[in-house]
Amino acid sequence: MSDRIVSWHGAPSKPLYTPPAGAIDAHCHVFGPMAQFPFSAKAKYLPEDAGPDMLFALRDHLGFARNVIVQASCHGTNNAATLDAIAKSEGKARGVAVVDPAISESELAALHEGGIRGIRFNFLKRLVDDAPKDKFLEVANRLPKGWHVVIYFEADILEELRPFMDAIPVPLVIDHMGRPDVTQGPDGPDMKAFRAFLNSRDDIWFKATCPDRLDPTGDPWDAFAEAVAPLVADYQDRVLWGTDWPHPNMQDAIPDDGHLVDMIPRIAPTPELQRKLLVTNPMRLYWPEEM
Ligand SMILES: O=C(O)/C=C(\CC(=O)C(=O)O)C(=O)O
Repeated sequence: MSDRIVSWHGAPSKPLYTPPAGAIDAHCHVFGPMAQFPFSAKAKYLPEDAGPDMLFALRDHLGFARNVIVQASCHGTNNAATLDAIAKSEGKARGVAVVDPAISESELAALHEGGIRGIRFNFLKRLVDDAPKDKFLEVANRLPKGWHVVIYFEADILEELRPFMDAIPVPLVIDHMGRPDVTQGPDGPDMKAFRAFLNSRDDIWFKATCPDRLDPTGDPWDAFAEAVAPLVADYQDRVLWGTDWPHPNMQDAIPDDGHLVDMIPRIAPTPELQRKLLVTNPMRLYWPEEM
């Protein structure tokens, strides 16, 4: 098992920025533990264990109150590790599942009971073998009430995916803004195309996440801050933030989670924006009954 990878920082710094009370890390994952929750036979990467204890310790270290745990591709469509982490969170986590599109109504209801509030469609070829749009649409049409669909894609297939995404009858949440080239700046072609997409429906949300993945200039990720701050300001009622811990596949450029948190005031400079980004918006999607 020597090829299991570590993609997270062993001792992340304490952020200088203090998140508001009730702040939510709305994009993170758990890996295993493998002995209890084996990885999928189709997994494209095989990580070391990064289970709920580690996630909750990081949450506290960074000054967050809750997590939204997104099922990572290495666990395929078996959501047991994600559900286990939610169950251990004492109400402080909810999640997004990846499902076999043939999932039954009773299995969907069980996921809801376990704290799941959305499903994720992943279109990254390096992470999944196939992404059947017709089957995805079918299951998107029979989700439990209040759920949404999370979509992960890269900027070059945004237009190709438009008819499919337009047909999804529930809110959409786009991972990492659909991976724009942030070095093009706030008015570059990728950001322009993403804005046009956001303007097409008022129930498209996005995650202003992953400077480490999107900004080749590296920490302190100035290109990301410059490109993303105007997007957060202009769509402030439908933007989420998350660490992306344990940073799947980032083993060659592992980010310091404290520095990721310190990006928040650079993309959301006012206390009002920070409250929306970290508290109000994720609460509306994941804990609406508390609003
Ligand atoms: O964690 C992310 O959002 C991004 C990932 C991993 C991923 O999505 C998955 O494994 O499901 C990536 O770009 O490798």
